[in-house]
Amino acid sequence: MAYFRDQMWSILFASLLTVLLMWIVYIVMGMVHKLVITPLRIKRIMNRQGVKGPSAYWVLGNILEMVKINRAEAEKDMKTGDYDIMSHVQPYEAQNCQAYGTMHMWWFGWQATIRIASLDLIKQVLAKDVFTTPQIQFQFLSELLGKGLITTEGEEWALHRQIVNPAFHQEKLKAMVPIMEKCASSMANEWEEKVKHGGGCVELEVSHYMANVTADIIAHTAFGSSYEKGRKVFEHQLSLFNLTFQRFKFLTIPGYRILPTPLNIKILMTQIRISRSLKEIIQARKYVVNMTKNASNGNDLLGLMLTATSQKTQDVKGGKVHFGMQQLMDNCKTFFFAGYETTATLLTWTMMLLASHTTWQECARAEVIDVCGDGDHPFNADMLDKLKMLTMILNEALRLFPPVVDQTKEVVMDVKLGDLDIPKGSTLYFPRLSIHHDPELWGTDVHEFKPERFVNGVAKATKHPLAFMPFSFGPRFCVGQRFAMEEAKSILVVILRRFRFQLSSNYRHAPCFRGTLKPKYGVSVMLESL
Ligand code: HEM
Repeated sequence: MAYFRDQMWSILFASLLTVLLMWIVYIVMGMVHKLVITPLRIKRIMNRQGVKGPSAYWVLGNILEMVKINRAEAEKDMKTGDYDIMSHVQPYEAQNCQAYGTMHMWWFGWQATIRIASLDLIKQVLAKDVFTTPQIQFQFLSELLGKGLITTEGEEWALHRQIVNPAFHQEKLKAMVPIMEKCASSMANEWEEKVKHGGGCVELEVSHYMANVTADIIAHTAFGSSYEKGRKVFEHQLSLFNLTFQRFKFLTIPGYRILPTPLNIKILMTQIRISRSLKEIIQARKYVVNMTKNASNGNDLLGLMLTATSQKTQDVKGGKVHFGMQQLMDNCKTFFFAGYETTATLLTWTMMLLASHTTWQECARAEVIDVCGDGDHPFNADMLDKLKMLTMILNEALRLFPPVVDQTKEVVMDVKLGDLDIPKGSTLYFPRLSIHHDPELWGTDVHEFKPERFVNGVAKATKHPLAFMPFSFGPRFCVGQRFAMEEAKSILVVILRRFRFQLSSNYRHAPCFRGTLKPKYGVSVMLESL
């Protein structure tokens, strides 16, 4: 009997060992494929077609030199009024363009990155939804957002988009304009107090206020009456962003994420805190709707998503995709991540431009007062639609200082783009900032602030329809584009009607990349009440 039992244990042990060995072989083979075979293949195919780039270290790629060069340039300031910012914000890329041409490649860790500057090729890629988010960026984003609109692909993404789209419909957004106005007015009241105490004129760093007011607006429009709790969630999300950003450069090291380092533990704890708070908000909303037998879940983004889905499941080719509590939470995180800093950055740069070009500021003010009335006169979405000059100014700010400076897509199968063979596993990189600053597309005055170039609409402002794409293009274009423009206009209407401002002599012009395109030292203006 004992012999039989020993035999059983030996067989069990041998089986477990075999499974373990097979698993290790599988992992090792996967790594070899990812870190050796695929990079070598990509390099061979691209070099054969004449696409070259700087030599790179194995696994680390060009990250170290890229960080070094970009960091050294970021230490410097630019001359105020100089909007030719490409070689300051992306010096490594600018240097490679000089050395290897506008189409070249570099290695982000083990990820081969191919710079595509041709708008026709970019159009081909963005028009189809067959390319995915590159793996390293995907890891970073999914830690931050879970599985929301930004971090899903294929049919799962289509279901998310179908559910989220109605919440951003023009009619729904109309109802959000008064909320935007209210948040902006409360910021303006605070400014008014400062001006009063400052004897009629005060120096103000606006980026901090723009961040606060956009966070307030997204918390109100996403969570309605649960706004304060929502605001707390967003604060945690901001710390999570900073923590994951610190870890970003280590993501090329396989397995780094699961090591129990203090940073990794902090990230995990913050993620748990965010999920717990969001779950509470959503459950409280469902409870109130059930108790009051209310037919509507509310007109905020959360309510609109709740209405669009009640644990919606859709059959797809490979099985079922599901939209439930987790997906709702992940999309709330997504709205904050995608909508907060981008819009705050747009507003900060617009304030810098209007403070530097006061004639445009006066013209914009005259239009605002003409269309929306002066002082605290309430305004609505229809009025915002009529603000043609303000739209031109915002477009020019988005062109010169696009908050999202570039975009990447991973190629999931070998494809042909124009005459070029692009191997599976490579990442295509679209240089939005460089396209927005290309003299061949915009003319010799490309680096000047000239809102009048948009006077006949976006299509007539440039030589190619894709030369201006701050919100991207194709099926995955920004779902919050209209929201962002309504929000930016609402805030500017409130400011322009109540204040006049000029650039402070303390302003240091240092655009830099920190997730979005930011002014490194903020934007200081001298502010006075009208
Ligand atoms: C000035 C403000 C904004 C800019 C410049 C901007 C820009 C962009 C860009 C370039 C993309 C495409 C990213 C990619 O595919 O890699 C994008 C996607 C997205 N944006 Fe925005 N955005 C802004 C505001 C907003 C706002 C206010 C929201 C929501 C409240 C939002 C939500 C989203 C979402 C959910 C996506 C992913 C769409 C999808 O994959 O289907 N954005 N945005």
